[in-house]
Amino acid sequence: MTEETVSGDQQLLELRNRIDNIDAEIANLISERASCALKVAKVKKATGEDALYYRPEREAQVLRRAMERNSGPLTDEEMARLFREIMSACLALEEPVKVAYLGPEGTFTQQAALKHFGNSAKSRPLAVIDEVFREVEAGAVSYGVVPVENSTEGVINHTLDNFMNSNLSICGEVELRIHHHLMISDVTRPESITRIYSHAQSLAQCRKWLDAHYPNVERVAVSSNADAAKRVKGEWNAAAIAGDMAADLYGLKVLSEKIEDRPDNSTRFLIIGTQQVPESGDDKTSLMVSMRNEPGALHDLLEPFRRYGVDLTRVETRPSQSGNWTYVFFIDFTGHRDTSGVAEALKEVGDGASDLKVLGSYPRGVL
Ligand SMILES: C=C(O[C@@H]1C=C(C(=O)O)C=C[C@H]1O)C(=O)O
Repeated sequence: MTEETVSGDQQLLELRNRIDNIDAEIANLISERASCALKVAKVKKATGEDALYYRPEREAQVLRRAMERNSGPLTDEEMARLFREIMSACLALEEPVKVAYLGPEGTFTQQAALKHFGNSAKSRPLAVIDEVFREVEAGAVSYGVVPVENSTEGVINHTLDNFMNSNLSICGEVELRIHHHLMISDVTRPESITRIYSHAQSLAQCRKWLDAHYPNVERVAVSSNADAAKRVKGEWNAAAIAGDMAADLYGLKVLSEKIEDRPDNSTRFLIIGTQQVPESGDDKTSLMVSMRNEPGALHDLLEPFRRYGVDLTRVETRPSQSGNWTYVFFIDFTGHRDTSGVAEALKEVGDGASDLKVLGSYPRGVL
């Protein structure tokens, strides 16, 4: 053994000893944190009625703080992800949060649910967006996760339309970078692919890539990417477009990676529930407004936002369900409904509209 390897081994030993000691300290601190979370649960219970264990505004603040105080070498996102899991486990001690998401297992919505609530949440896949709304309304789960807009393909109409007949609020948002892969099963012959399955949104997000690489292959839209992945099992002439989770779940092989047309392709998901979330310090608000159908009405309606300096981040129009050629506007802006300025603007907009419903004020997505 050379002198160098001896000192290398010695160094490794010392470093590993240090890591062992640090781990013991971290474990003690995590246990102490968990005990505090349990005490918080007791205090919440003592305050009575409908004790809300999960507090989106508090969790957002904890994650933001984890990022702010981070000085490396881990990235801010990695540090926040670790705290995300610690909080998820602490919250599960109070009561595991029950979440429904647009399934089946392996969808991007499941990934979004995990990203938002962590791995200690109890999550349940449901087949359609309407069902996610219904299960939360019925109280079978506390929260639901549904997609609302994609940066390449735009709004998910079905989610917006559900708010027209629902009393649920938006309690949070989460954004996910969406990477699509072309995947095959072990019986697929790559040179014989004649059919590609995926959700219509994903086919659209990979349109140019498909035109360039598989111009003559049939594109079959199915109910989810996970469903596409499932179908490919056992089909020698088919491939699927889906994400990592679906590839893992169904044991498929990735033939081409990251085939989305836009590298910044991302989807925004909403957390729906029955809770009104207090201010977190960096919040957004979503509204649903209908108004009389007259020239200039939208301009007049939005005017108070400009006057109070409220920054609109999105305006979507959907046909109203109450009559032909009447519309409902979905508006998002920066700020909380209780913040001064916002509260006044909302009052004035409400006075000018035929109907206004605040769908929720919620922390801006942290991760
Ligand atoms: C501990 C609390 O309850 C839950 C757990 C949290 C945590 O572990 O930090 C934060 C917010 C709540 O979702 C709390 O409200 O402070």
